[in-house]
Amino acid sequence: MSAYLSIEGIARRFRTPKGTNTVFEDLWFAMDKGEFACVIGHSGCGKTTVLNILSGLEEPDGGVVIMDGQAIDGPSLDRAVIFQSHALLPWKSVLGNVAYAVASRHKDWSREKVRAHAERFIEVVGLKGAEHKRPAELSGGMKQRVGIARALSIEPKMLLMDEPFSALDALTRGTLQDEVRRICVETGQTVFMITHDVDEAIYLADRIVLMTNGPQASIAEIVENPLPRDRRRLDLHKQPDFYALRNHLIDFLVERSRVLRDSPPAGYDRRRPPVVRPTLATEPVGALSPRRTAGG
Ligand SMILES: Nc1ncnc2c1ncn2[C@@H]1O[C@H](COP(=O)(O)OP(=O)(O)OP(=O)(O)O)[C@@H](O)[C@H]1O
Repeated sequence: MSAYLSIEGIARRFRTPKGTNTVFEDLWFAMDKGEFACVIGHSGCGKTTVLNILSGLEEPDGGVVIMDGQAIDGPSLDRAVIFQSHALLPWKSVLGNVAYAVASRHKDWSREKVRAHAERFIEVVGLKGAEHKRPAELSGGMKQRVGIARALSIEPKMLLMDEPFSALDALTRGTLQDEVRRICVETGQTVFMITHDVDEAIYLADRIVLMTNGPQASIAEIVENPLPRDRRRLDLHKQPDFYALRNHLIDFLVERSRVLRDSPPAGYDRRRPPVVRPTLATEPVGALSPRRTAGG
């Protein structure tokens, strides 16, 4: 069976006054339908550039991305993007913002049908009762909920998220992580998400893509999440494999992300980066700092 999303040898180069900045080249990665993938890597390695190429906002300088059998050649409502800051239309209400997206997706729907559909997704993200508020009247967390409702309401083939929770306070972030995970599991949503937060990746992702430092970044490893699918955020640390996975990711960020770009392991194949599944049985559980993130 072919992959639902297939990143095939993409490259991105920027001309700078000092010459060419090759962010990455010959990058390969594939995803199944319904899968949740998180990308982790240090600042500047090219995570957002990959996401922009998946969204169709940027074109690769080489290679191609195939989504559900079709090459991506520009933005499409098949792929919804949620950014750190939520570009809402300030003059429209919560309902207006979501309904605008729904109406763009379903141009043949009646006003009533668009409204009912938008209201359903506003309820899903816990904003029932706030339909008529405008963005200026909402907290950061509520605005992000509107962005999530808007993205989900168009029922995209792929949800692309660029650090969607990083600007939120810890409590709101946790609640929204719970909701996004619940919705994605229930609906079988395919998700590609960038995060700097190791614990967020462990909670949300089925697989975690580790990118080496840039320039000329590559995918060092693909890490399979060994935790059970019905995991709960507040109990994660009680899972037997939690610290093995966490330490593996932190060890990558602290040490191996630097080394692996220049000295890939023997037999490294860009098309098939090593796949690892850290568990208690495979990883020594060390005592690294419990809250280190990719940013520092
Ligand atoms: N439009 C552009 N023109 C020139 N260089 C760019 C442009 N966009 C990105 N870059 C460069 O590409 C590299 C990768 O940037 P990108 O934003 O994808 O990294 P990132 O991994 O998402 O970083 P962060 O975690 O800080 O968001 C950086 O060196 C950046 O300076």
